Amino acid sequence: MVKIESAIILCGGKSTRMGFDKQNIRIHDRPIVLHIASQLEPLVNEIIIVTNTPERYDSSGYRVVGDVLKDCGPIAGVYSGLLNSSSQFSYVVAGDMPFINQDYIRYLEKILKSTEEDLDVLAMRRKGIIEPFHAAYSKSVCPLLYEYIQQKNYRLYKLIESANTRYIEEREGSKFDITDEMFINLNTVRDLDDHNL
Ligand SMILES: Nc1nc2c(ncn2[C@@H]2O[C@H](COP(=O)(O)OP(=O)(O)OP(=O)(O)O)[C@@H](O)[C@H]2O)c(=O)[nH]1
Repeated sequence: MVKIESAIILCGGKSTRMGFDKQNIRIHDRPIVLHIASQLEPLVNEIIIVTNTPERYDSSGYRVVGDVLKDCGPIAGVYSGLLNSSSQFSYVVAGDMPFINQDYIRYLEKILKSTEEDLDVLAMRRKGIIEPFHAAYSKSVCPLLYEYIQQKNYRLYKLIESANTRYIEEREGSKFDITDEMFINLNTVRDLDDHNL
């Protein structure tokens, strides 16, 4: 039976648009990454934080790994997370996306359990746009990720297009109360204000 037993949180970016390191954002009085992790914790056996400032999470109790390939952006974070994951499938989220929808993760797992095919990725496609986060990735996609990074082809959505991907279309997602909230990511101070954070 295929389960999503690991979750990967990426937080190795430059935060240029925010003007300060996004890992310093606090929600409910704790760092944003730990806020995200606490929502994922009831669903998975393992949480992996991919960061280039590991000392920050020394006492978090979570697994902390660095990028094996540096300065390539989120695609390299996904690659490092999957290489280090103990599970076939991992749920991948960005460290600036504070809203986790547990029902959605359970739904992805249901799809995995009922699909005969060997999938590489389960990803939401909204208005034709592929969402690379809040997606489940299999370790089977690692060779393709490596190839993309080596070719300096850093666009995750392109990789998802060429992998064996099961798309969750917007209408399908809406059945499970999946709202736009899940895909909010915090890039600017304005985003923080807009969401009262
Ligand atoms: N591990 C890892 N995560 C990354 C890397 N680049 C971006 N991320 C993460 O991927 C998510 C999306 O990143 P972006 O907001 O597009 O990039 P950013 O560098 O954080 O911010 P900007 O400089 O404003 O573009 C965030 O959670 C980042 O922390 C990287 O090189 N390694």
